[in-house]
Amino acid sequence: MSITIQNISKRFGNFVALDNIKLEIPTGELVALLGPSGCGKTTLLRIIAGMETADGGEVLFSGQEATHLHARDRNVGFVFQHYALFRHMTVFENVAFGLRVKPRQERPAEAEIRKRVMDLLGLVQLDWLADRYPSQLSGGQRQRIALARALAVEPKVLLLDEPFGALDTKVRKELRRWLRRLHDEMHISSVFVTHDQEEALEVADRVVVMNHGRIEQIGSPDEVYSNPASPFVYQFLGNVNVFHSRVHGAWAEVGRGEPVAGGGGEGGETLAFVRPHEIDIERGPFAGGLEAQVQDVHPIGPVVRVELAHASELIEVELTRERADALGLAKGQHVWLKPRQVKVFAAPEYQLEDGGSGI
Ligand SMILES: Nc1ncnc2c1ncn2[C@@H]1O[C@H](COP(=O)(O)OP(=O)(O)OP(=O)(O)O)[C@@H](O)[C@H]1O
Repeated sequence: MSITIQNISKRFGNFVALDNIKLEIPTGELVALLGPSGCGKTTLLRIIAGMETADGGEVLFSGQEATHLHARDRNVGFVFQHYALFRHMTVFENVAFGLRVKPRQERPAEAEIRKRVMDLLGLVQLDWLADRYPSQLSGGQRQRIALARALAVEPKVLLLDEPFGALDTKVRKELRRWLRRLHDEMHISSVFVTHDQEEALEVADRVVVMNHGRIEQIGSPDEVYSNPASPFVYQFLGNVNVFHSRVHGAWAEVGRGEPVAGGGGEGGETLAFVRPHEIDIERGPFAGGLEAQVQDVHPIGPVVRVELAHASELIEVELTRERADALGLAKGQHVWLKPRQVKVFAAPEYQLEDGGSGI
């Protein structure tokens, strides 16, 4: 089932939580709503689910107006961050719940309920836990049961609100892959809310980046990461160095000289955005190189993060271990930097919140 969001707006008192949101989610797509806390992700998800009413705009399912449909008539499965399992029911009964509360004419026979629940528990690979109670499960197991429960009523749309937020990194990663597989097997449309950019980039077909109740950018994970539409998206999706043309004249020129996408008013002050892994370091000076002093060198797994200072501002560079070893960097050394890729925005478009380097 496709989902169409047309000009959805929502206020809480004077506060604008959603400002004219437009979004088209084709059938079978897995979409991530990504953004900082309070940007309106959950409110949008709740409006799609029918758990919140919009002040204006429409929600359509497969082209059919659904704005005024009750949540239970929308054929939507919902999973929250905090496993909302019924504590007094076994795993089996939790998953069966949605089927048992159906009106009598729609309710499957007991044998059918049993089969469907056991099939779902098999799908989430937890059929051996059918007789346990939620308190006897790990966090990751509870979340998989919550998913099985949401899927039991065969929803056409699956909505997930930070489903893995409360779990540790390793379990989160496992569940992400598993969610992706499950989504593909069930042929449903899924929307999941996260503020974790890595999670969104890894799992989703498309990422919707939100900020202050608006959509900043919609695109594939690669599009939003490699070609951010705004300084906000640049900063939200990973670390980035921000260079002011005022302070870093040489580099702003390098930036303007590169085939960059995006603005940067001629003659005006600009901000050049460069990701840490898109900067080369040389030990000796070269044309266009920016001189900087090594402040710290941190090996982190396969990469080495180097902190450098230039004109009292911090620059972060990420090198492969091989490159860092070849350079033999040490604190206090003077080196020269060159960006491989720069994106320039006109400074008035964007005020840095901390006035610093953006890292
Ligand atoms: N029922 C409500 N009454 C008043 N304000 C609300 C209500 N629900 C949400 N808000 C406000 O609307 C804004 C958006 O909330 P929402 O929960 O959609 O954000 P979010 O992006 O999901 O944030 P988080 O990642 O922290 O969950 C927030 O500033 C929140 O305080």
